[in-house]
Amino acid sequence: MIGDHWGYGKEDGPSAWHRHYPVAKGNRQSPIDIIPNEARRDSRLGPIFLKYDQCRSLNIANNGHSVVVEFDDSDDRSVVLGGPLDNPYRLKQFHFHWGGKGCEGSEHTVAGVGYASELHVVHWNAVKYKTYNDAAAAPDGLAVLGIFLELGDDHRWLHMITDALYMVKFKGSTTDFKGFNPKCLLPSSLHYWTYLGSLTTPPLHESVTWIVLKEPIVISEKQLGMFRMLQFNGEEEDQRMRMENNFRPPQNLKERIVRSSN
Ligand SMILES: COc1ccc(C)cc1NC(=O)Nc1ccc2c(c1)[B-](O)(O)OC2
Ligand SMILES: [Zn+2]
Repeated sequence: MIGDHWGYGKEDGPSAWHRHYPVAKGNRQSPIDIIPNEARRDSRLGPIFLKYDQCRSLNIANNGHSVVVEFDDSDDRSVVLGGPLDNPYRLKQFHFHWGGKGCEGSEHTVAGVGYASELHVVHWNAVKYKTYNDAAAAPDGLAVLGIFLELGDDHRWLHMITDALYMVKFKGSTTDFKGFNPKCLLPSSLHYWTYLGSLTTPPLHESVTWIVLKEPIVISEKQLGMFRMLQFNGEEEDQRMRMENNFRPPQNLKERIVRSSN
């Protein structure tokens, strides 16, 4: 497919994605509305473990849809394991979705309520698949940690990311970003909901085991506002579009159940 011709606008937004990506109307699409008292407590669901101590962040980039921090995934130095996962999944990248001024911005919602933003920490099954691209297209290829961000005080470590955003204002820009460990973006509890879903952006592959943490982290309106100085457009484009509301609304649960950790 030539370039990314999808976005979050009226013409190219989530309601139009099915034209180029028919799987948008599939049976395991994400995000979803999570209804806590309909989630099934499953005693077989153990805790998740995040082994990030040896992680090596590489760069931070604006891909025209979000701001992404990439990691060295050439070995199993940083993985997520346990919980619903049969194998360790290798840390690949994390990125955010957020709203406009004051309005919602998360992708998953909880009993119909959205958060201001949502962080996605993406991992892939390097035990079963040779490359990320293969894994991203396989039903058990990806494991994504979803973390809600709610508004309140400044997040003490988020400044390490917001301080770098001016370097990646435009689509296609990237800059070195070494020594960042996503462990500092985790809430105190790793209790989670889990279900089988998809990428929430095209190509919308139905390849994600979602692990959505119940406890949000807290960031300030000021910090969130810095994400909105990013732009969807490249530096050379004359149409300036502020990067905000880059979230897909909840999709039909269809025949799926959501399980809850203990
Ligand atoms: C053009 O993009 C691609 C081309 C080829 C392949 C194999 C994959 C991608 N995209 C991809 O992995 N996106 C992607 C990966 C993980 C997540 C999301 C998007 B999200 O739902 O936002 O959160 C979790
Ligand atoms: Zn995402």
